[in-house]
Amino acid sequence: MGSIGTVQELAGALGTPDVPAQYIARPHEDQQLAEAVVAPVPVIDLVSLSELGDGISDEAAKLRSAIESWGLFMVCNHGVDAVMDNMMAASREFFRQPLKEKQRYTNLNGGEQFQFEGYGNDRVSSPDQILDWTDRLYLKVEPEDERSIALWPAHPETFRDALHEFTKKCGGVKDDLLRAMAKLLQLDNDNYFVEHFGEKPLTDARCSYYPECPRPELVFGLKPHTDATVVTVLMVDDRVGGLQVLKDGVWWDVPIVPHTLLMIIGDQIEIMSNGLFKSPLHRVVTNTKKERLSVALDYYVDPERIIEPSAQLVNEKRPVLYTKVKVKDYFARSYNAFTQGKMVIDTVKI
Ligand SMILES: O=C(O)CCC(=O)C(=O)O
Ligand SMILES: [Fe+2]
Repeated sequence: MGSIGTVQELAGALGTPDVPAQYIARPHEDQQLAEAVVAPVPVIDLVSLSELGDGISDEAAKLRSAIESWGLFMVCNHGVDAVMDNMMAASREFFRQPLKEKQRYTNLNGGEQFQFEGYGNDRVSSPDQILDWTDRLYLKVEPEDERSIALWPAHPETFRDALHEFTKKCGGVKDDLLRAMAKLLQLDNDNYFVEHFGEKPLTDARCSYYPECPRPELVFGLKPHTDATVVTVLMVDDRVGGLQVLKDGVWWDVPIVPHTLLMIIGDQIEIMSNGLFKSPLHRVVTNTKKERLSVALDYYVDPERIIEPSAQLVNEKRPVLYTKVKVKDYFARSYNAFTQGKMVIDTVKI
């Protein structure tokens, strides 16, 4: 199966309030697609969090409670503000261009062969796959020497620098948070997670564009999933909501707090923490009125490495809960699972 065109085109062409059947979530997956309550997700102050002190600071306690209850949290005082604005503006400008301009960066090699990197949609591998109401620009940003610069938009002119700077700054934020998280688990080495990324960690950037949708009650911007990352750093649209997180069987709206970064716990840290940190199920809902954008940085351990629960987090009371897995294999499995609406983390649970 090949591509069926961008969602942006589709949204522009629709005169009647109808969407193609492939975008309609099946009724049993259609849990509470309507109104949700705003989740009281805490905002963590990165400067207070990183202050050295004995024991667990108030900010660290807040972080622990955020991770335990929501699996995601917002971060302020991160020093990324100007860079965030530039990145969001460049991304908005990219999607605003005519389709022909964007297609220069297509993820269909030679017009048909699907590749992860570039502009487009998910691979369609089966006729009953439910599609998401989103177009995406997906780029590998690290290792830096493996960037496919030809796929990095040349317009707007600010795009490449903005993405480079955004990656650099967010990388530091991610490391600070991972150190605080290692402390929370009382690991011997605060750099445990940072060091476990290995020699050639993989970082992807995903700029997502969700057009207005005439049938939000039937169509997801992005299907429910957990991230296969160690962690994901996400910049959401500061004008339009849509991200939701599942807690206690209920979908909650993730609030918008301008100039915060959202950090989502991923499957890889769930495995390494032996389940003490859990990756939350989240999804994006659509709306009839406004387009929405987000920019995500996905942080993965070096694909050639094997991850497993830290020996320090395994004991008689808490046996090992996940099998060892090569990151590359997990990555491949997770893509298949996502398109089929399944949970890849279940394949490594003991
Ligand atoms: O667009 C968003 O707010 C979230 C996107 C997301 O969850 C993802 O890309 O994994
Ligand atoms: Fe996600």
